[in-house]
Amino acid sequence: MIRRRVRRSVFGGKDVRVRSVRELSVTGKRVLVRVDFNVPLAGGTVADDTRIRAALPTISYLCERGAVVILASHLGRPKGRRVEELRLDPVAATLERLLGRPVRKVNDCVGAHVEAQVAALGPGEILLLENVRFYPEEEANDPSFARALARLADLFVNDAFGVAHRANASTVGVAAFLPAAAGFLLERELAVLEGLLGAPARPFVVVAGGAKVADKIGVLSSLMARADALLIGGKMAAAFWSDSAAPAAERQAAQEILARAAACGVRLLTPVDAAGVLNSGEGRRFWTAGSDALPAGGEVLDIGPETAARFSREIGAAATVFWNGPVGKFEEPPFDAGTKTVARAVAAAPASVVGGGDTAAAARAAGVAAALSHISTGGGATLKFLAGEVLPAVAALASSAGAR
Ligand SMILES: Nc1ncnc2c1ncn2[C@@H]1O[C@H](COP(=O)(O)OP(=O)(O)O)[C@@H](O)[C@H]1O
Ligand SMILES: O=C(OP(=O)(O)O)[C@H](O)COP(=O)(O)O
Ligand SMILES: [Mg+2]
Repeated sequence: MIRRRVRRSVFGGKDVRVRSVRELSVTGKRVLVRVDFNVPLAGGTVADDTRIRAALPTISYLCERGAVVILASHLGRPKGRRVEELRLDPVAATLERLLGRPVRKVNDCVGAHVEAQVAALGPGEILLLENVRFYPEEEANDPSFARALARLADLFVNDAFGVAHRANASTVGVAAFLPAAAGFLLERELAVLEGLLGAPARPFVVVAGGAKVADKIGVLSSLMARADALLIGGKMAAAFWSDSAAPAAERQAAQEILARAAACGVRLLTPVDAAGVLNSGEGRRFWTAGSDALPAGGEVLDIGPETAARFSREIGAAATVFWNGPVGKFEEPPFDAGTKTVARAVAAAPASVVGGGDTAAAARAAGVAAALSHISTGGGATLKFLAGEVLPAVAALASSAGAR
């Protein structure tokens, strides 16, 4: 059997052989597809459908070939509990509209009730399982939960690039129990990211922001071996301030980054000013201040105008840019100002890659999506890939029973 070979040499990983969904005989088979439908929500509806659209080619392909399609995804971080606002019903509605096919939804992921629902499906029909992170066993990568998921299907297809850096039951565990393959999105992400960022034209500038600081700050240190400049905004920036209230581990990671930047000659830009809001008895007061003179009790919600101008200039000199993480709370104007400025500068670069569920949404909201070289569905996943780490979900496909 011919297997697709995803060369990882440029990124420091080993060659990884990953079978493609194209190589599976899917007609009449039950196929469990892990997708990343972790989309931004607003008022109970899907605020940005980039990740759902990105999974459509694999889903349509399987339906057209007469597979029974069972979709699994997480949404947010419910930490093993049932959280009403994080049910996948709004996602099912959006998927149904985009696909133009009915999508059934169950309120669980495993068990006799779900198995009965699957048994009732005909070829080309689609069932969306509930948020897999309602089960603590998902993030614990519990083998019994992975086996229970595997019982629903004959084959496993992973198309969830955005969560490929997590070794969970539905991304890694299940691949031990079923013949497994990569979906079109996962394949395309790996190929396009390697093509654009494998040997980037220089200067190569990385912009990092967002809210998942603990997850991402450690990766930046190893990523610096590849970048000429690193620009830090968003919640990430707080770890770099001298009187920072950030957790000790994040402040230590920031110190490592500072030391490594000096040692490798990487230009490191952290915010020189910030914007935010102060709530007092007299109401809300918007403020902008130098980062050495932040108002007491004021929450930082954006980079300031001077920082935005400096970031723009640095990005303007880049031949390649990778951006993950909005530099402010862009969902709440006026704190979208810094992110909009960064988005416009990134879009003007000769090669521009933007990654992350929220950064993709921010790029669309700024109206620059069409000018970007690539919008990746992965934020944390792309950072890890760029830092040279083998993504556990990709490794699991390579070593799955069916791939040998
Ligand atoms: N200074 C800030 N204060 C509060 N939230 C912030 C700030 N900067 C960025 N954010 C938030 O970060 C979130 C995105 O973070 P993250 O998930 O790490 O990015 P991505 O999904 O692009 O990988 C956004 O919802 C944005 O509001
Ligand atoms: O949204 C995601 O990542 P991202 O915020 O880095 O783009 C993925 O769905 C992974 O989610 P997680 O970081 O809660 O594991
Ligand atoms: Mg996110």
